[in-house]
Amino acid sequence: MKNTFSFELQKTDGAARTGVIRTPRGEVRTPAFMPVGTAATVKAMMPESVAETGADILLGNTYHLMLRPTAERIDRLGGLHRFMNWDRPILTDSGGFQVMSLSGLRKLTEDGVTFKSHIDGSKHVLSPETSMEIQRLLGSDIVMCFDECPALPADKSRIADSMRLSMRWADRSRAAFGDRPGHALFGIQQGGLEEDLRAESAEALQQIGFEGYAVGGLAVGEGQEAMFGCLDFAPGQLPVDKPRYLMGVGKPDDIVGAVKRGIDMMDCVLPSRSGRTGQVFTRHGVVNIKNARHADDPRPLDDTCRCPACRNYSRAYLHHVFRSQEMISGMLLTWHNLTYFQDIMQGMRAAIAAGTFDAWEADFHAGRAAGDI
Ligand SMILES: CCCSCc1cc(N)cc2c(=O)[nH]c(N)nc12
Repeated sequence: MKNTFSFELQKTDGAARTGVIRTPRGEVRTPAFMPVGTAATVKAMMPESVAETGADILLGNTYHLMLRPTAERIDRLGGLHRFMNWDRPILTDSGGFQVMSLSGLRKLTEDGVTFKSHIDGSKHVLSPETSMEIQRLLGSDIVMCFDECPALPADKSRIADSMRLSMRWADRSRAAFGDRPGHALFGIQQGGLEEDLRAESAEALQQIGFEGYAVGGLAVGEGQEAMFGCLDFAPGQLPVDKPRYLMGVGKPDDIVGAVKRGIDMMDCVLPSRSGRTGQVFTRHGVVNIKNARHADDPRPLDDTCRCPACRNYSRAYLHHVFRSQEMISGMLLTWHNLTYFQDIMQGMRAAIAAGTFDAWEADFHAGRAAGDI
């Protein structure tokens, strides 16, 4: 494999598109869903099981790994891929978003963010420069710029100031990233739901130049309608020949709507987190396995699903092990949810390639309306 990073746009169907990201650690078929491996593990999953679901790439978290076990220790042990036994591509977030959502006693200045660890209260600093160094030590293939993501709703002047700070941080991230063949730095568009601010952000990022571009600042409480309204224009403001990554999204219908509007990559904790709380995503909608009505049900969750939970176990069994708080419950339901999310992505990739995305989308929504779950 050449020591290069590239993106090939392949087919389009409306605003939806397929492509492939080529990295020294393998290819990522787009549109792609990226499971979140926050603390060097996709919770309740072995890496080989994550690969079996169809994931080409997973996410790591700068914020969590810098606090524990530290990026320096992971570097000494051979980097994040070796550490977690995942030899395919890894994308790491830059940490600022998690600081604002997880840590206490934080102070944001032009330089960066000082904060106290949510684990032991120790004091830390994150800046464009330190975030790039941490992500370099981790060895991630796709590095995210250090940015600030304002909570919505917020007034336009606050969103504008925050976006312009993130653009200055994007410039510093680019400078600190340096020349790293085979690795990519993605810029993150900000600007809330404001078309003019998002255009300003997109222009600023393109002036700097990145290997990919994320739509940040969404999935922060604005709701699906507002998010789709923003996605009706934001992806189109970004370069057509580079990957477009929508951060932190989402539920299955969010994902379908985002791909329909030109998004190539997404990530969300939902399938894994829900697997641990008994929420099961199926083509007919969500099954809450803890519901008593499943106690005697001999049927699988979904008789068309290829995952071990659906091939080998009844709803009655899954209900039992969830209620009994057995570890196998989180393992099987997470495995199912991740498989279902990957099968949605594969279905969309095939439909876009065939020019039948609209029909696929109609079938997707009809299946969820069918009920009887
Ligand atoms: C591992 C989690 C990755 S996505 C986290 C995330 C989620 C959402 N919703 C928005 C943002 C954002 O604007 N910037 C950054 N860096 N991250 C964001």
